[in-house]
Amino acid sequence: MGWVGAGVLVVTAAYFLYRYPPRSWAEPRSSAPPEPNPDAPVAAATAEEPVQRKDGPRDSKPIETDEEDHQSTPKASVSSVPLPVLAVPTFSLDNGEHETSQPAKISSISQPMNGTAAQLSSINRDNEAPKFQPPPQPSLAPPPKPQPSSIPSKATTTGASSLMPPPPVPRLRPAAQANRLTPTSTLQPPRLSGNSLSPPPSAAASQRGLSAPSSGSRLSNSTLAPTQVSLKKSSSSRKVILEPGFSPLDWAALAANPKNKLRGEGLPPGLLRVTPSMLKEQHGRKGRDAWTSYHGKVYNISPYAPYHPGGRGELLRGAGKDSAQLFQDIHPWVNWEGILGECLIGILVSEHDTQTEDEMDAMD
Ligand code: HEM
Repeated sequence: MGWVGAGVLVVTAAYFLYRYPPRSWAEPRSSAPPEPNPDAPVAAATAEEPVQRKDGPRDSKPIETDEEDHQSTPKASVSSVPLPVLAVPTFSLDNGEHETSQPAKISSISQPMNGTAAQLSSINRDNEAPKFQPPPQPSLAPPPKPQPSSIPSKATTTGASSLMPPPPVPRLRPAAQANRLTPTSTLQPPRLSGNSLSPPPSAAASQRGLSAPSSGSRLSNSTLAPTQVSLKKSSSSRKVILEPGFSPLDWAALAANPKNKLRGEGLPPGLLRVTPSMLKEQHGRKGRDAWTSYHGKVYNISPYAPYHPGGRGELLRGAGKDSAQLFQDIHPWVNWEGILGECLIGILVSEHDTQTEDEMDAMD
């Protein structure tokens, strides 16, 4: 902060030196030091008309007198301007109004003569502005916006005398911008807060809002969502590590060879008519094969047990009964028939249904 203050002082001194050339020092200005900013434009104006200064009163407000000398009627309104002008820069937030209001005033006032007056008033504003917020002015003002303010200022400069335009125009822009920027800079914290506020509601909030209810927790949604997914994956993956030689490819190779008799030993070559009681007896324990039914067909799942990615125990949950529901709940995408086609034993029939070889052949 100390450096900032020092910088402010240096900038202010440079500004005064620029506005008050040594020759102007010869002219007595006792009241200038306390309020150099309002006088500064006057000094610029006096560069053109030093004589009038000598003639006019040399008090703290020579500007108005000079303006009156130059311009006929509307100048009175200009002289009245400084009061609101002074009031405005004190409140940095009103700068936007200044910009809008300035061109309006200029347009309302007669262009050529009052152009200088308006310019002077704007200069006063500008000069006052650095008082309030000098540090941001030199650094921020020049680069960002010369154009937007240039339109009204240009009109004023064209109307102004020759010497006036060059110095004030650059001053005007930076100053007006300084007023703008300083409020913006002062507003930036709120703006940042606004940014911080805006993203949540606008972009992120929509997705988070959707994900949050789904997740149903208060924690940060972004972190929660992946965590849940990972947990779901870990919990849902119930695959087992198969023994070597029992991969799906090994099973495919085994099933491709009909000599392996995957249906089981001691079964007739044709399809059997399997009743629910018969199916129930094939539970996979006590040396019996595990049979299961699926969509009206009965399969021997014992040969597939060591190849089942979900493990033997999971597969045998369907032993001795219908597995359609279990299968559908866990992995409906699996091609049952493609894997267990060679394990087909027969068809599931009711208990009282009599089976004959002819009927079975007819079904084939
Ligand atoms: C009937 C009761 C069955 C149960 C309870 C069962 C259970 C399971 C389970 C828990 C998994 C692991 C799923 C995963 O980690 O993603 C699995 C995977 C698998 N099961 Fe079964 N299963 C059964 C029947 C079958 C049958 C009859 C077949 C063959 C026709 C079969 C073929 C598979 C295959 C190929 C996978 C791997 C799926 C994949 O990698 O996406 N399962 N099973």
